[in-house]
Amino acid sequence: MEKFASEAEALAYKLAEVLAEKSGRRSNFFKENCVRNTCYLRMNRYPPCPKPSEVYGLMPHTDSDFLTILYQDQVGGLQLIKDNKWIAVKPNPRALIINIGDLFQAWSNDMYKSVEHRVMTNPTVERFSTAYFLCPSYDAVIECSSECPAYRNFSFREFRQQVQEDVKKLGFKVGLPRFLNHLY
Ligand SMILES: O=C(O)CCC(=O)C(=O)O
Ligand SMILES: [Fe+2]
Repeated sequence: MEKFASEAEALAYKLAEVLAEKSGRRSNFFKENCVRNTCYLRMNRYPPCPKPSEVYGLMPHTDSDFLTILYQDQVGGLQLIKDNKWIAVKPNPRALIINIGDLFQAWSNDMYKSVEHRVMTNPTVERFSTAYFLCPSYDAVIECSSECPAYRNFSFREFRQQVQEDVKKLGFKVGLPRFLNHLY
């Protein structure tokens, strides 16, 4: 698991740098602003569920980070939204899944999209996945790249607090729309 974490970490930085360069941003931003104590690894276990059409393994959501590196086993169940339809992400033992998170979407001024995804349950088989989340320090400021920024500047701390507050008060994450420029 430690090996997975350190390789996922190195890959996440590399990918973030390449994506930053493609969007015309400074690629060393991640090295300067991401820290080990906010990045994390999540091991997900989805027990078999007798009512798969009624119970999600994981509710539809976007990830609250820069970038996620995900490994899923052979069971399947991960789906993402494309053109308003849920598409299954076919398991491939030789591939990792890379998800853009909310912070990268804001930082790239919507050039990259934090895709909504969910996990369906399986009636008979247990499923496992492991995800590495690349996150900045709580004080890091997420600043839109454009002269016409879609989002106001916000710190990772502020973003997390807003997400937690929304989940507590409303029962769901509002996420990036809270930080849209025209709303404040
Ligand atoms: O289990 C999966 O395939 C997805 C996990 C996930 O989306 C997450 O941990 O945020
Ligand atoms: Fe996720």
